[in-house]
Amino acid sequence: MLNRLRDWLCPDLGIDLGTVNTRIAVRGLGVVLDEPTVLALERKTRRVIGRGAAIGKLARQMVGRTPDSIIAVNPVRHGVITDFELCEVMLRYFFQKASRQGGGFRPRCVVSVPSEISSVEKRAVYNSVERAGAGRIFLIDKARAASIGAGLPISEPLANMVCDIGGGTTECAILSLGESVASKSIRIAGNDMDEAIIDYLRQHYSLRIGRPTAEQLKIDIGSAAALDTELSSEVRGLDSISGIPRKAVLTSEEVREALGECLWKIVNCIKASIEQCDPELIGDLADTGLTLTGGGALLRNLDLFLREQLGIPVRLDSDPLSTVARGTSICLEHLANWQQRFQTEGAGF
Ligand SMILES: Nc1ncnc2c1ncn2[C@@H]1O[C@H](COP(=O)(O)OP(=O)(O)OP(=O)(O)O)[C@@H](O)[C@H]1O
Repeated sequence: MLNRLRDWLCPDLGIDLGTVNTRIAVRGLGVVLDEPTVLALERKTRRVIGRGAAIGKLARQMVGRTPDSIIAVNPVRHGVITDFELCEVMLRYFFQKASRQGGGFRPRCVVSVPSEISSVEKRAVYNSVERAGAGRIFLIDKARAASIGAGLPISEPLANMVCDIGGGTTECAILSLGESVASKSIRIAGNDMDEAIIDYLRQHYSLRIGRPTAEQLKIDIGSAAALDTELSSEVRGLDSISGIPRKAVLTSEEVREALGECLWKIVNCIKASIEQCDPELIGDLADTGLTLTGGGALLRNLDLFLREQLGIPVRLDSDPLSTVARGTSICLEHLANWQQRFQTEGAGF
């Protein structure tokens, strides 16, 4: 009875604390919050503007458009917390939005983290989530959460490979019999693709553009392999020689060239995790293939490109942006059975 009241007043939460976006799932309800991982602050006082409400979507609208007195801060970089205080403020705000929280109860939380972060970095996630209002906290590797969210049969004696390409990290893992048998994580992902487009325009067009414009170009005309009909887009920026605003037309072939280095690093990350694997399991991958998750996996023709480079089937999850959060939510439903597999304070780090 008390447990049911507790569940009603304060449901368990699954959290994907991402570099670009934070998603929260409530046990039994799925993903209920999807907000950018950003806060807008008054520069002098470092107080969140809008009476503490300029967090997430509202703050994101301000990125690159703020006057000097206001700054937009992202408290997570490459999946690692870089500003503990702000991360705690942001999470407390998101918890309140995501659940009704009452009766003095604190929600149990399953939180996804990159696989190759240090124990100090894991503790930072643990402490921030705890101070934001969580009760018991369980950490799970992002790639494992992604494989669960994508519905891969990871408990079977068969290799299943997943690659989550987010904004700040690419996480690749091969799982069999419920355990990770190989994994590799690199701090290259969607944000680095945006930076590569910024560099390309600076070098080839002497044009300076901001991060949001670069991201939009990537989404609008970016691709990893040739398109049936190539695309183009007009881009506005600042001429770095004359110092006045100017337009240029960028093609999808040019964006592909700009993204080349990032894409090869991702291919090498996937190959490195395959190389760690037993040959028997590598054989399975010819059938089970690779499942792509994370926002970066939405790049056009990435599945085609990876299929060509790796020689195995590649499929994109049906809703790659929310796969990890869905995975944490499934973990909540099986918390009693699975909790010894999660990392908890004192046990896993
Ligand atoms: N259609 C698209 N094409 C290419 N990239 C996209 C597309 N949609 C979103 N992205 C990119 O996906 C990234 C965000 O993905 P996601 O929300 O999974 O990352 P995250 O969880 O915040 O990051 P991380 O897991 O690395 O900490 C951004 O870089 C964004 O530009």
